[in-house]
Amino acid sequence: MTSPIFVAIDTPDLDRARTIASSVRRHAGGLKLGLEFFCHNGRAGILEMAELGLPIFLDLKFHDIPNTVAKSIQALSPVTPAVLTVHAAGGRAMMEDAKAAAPAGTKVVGVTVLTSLDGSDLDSIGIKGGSHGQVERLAQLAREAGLDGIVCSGSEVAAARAFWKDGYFVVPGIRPANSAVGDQKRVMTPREAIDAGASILVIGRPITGAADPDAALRDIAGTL
Ligand SMILES: O=C(O)c1cc(=O)[nH]c(=O)n1[C@@H]1O[C@H](COP(=O)(O)O)[C@@H](O)[C@H]1O
Repeated sequence: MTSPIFVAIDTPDLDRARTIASSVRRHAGGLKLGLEFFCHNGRAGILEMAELGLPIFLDLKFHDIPNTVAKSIQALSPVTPAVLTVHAAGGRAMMEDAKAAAPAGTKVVGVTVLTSLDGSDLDSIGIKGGSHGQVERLAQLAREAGLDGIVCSGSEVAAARAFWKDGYFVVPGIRPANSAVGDQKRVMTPREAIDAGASILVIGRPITGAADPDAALRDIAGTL
């Protein structure tokens, strides 16, 4: 069975990214490459990482006016990621145009509420009542806009899954028991997130920060 774990390779260093990816390639479901990697290595770096043969989740979290987002997605060509992120708070038209601009086989998912934010952070930007209501609202909007799914924390997946049965639910903020939380605030263990209905788990530092990333990945996979 293909692993649901995408390893977040957050580094600007192409050699280091390649070393980590080579270590985990036999047991990871895919590689997640984000802004830190992309800002330094661009499309060429993504294409090089894709040569390892694992699905690429390109996490650039687009959030701009619809025209700019659509043109930016087109400008990624010839990169054809398996998964691509936009911020659902960019609104319905932006998400519709993002989906239309993405390559046919690419899943476009909407980031709802970052897992680094808790209720008081949301309060400070004018979102009252915690993450649950906001995630549900943005999940509904992402679905109506024709996206494939959302990114949310493990604690909101079950509620979103209840009204979006075939949604593709990406869950970061994953922390095995006893591992450092760092800047994440809404965290869950891998097992809990899968049980709650996650389609894939995005896991970075608990794997990439280990002396043996593949062993850390296999330990986590063993809990699923
Ligand atoms: O879109 C994401 O992947 C994402 C959304 C979110 O709400 N929270 C979140 O942590 N992420 C990403 O997931 C990864 C988590 O990394 P670790 O905290 O090291 O496991 C990072 O690459 C983040 O950019």
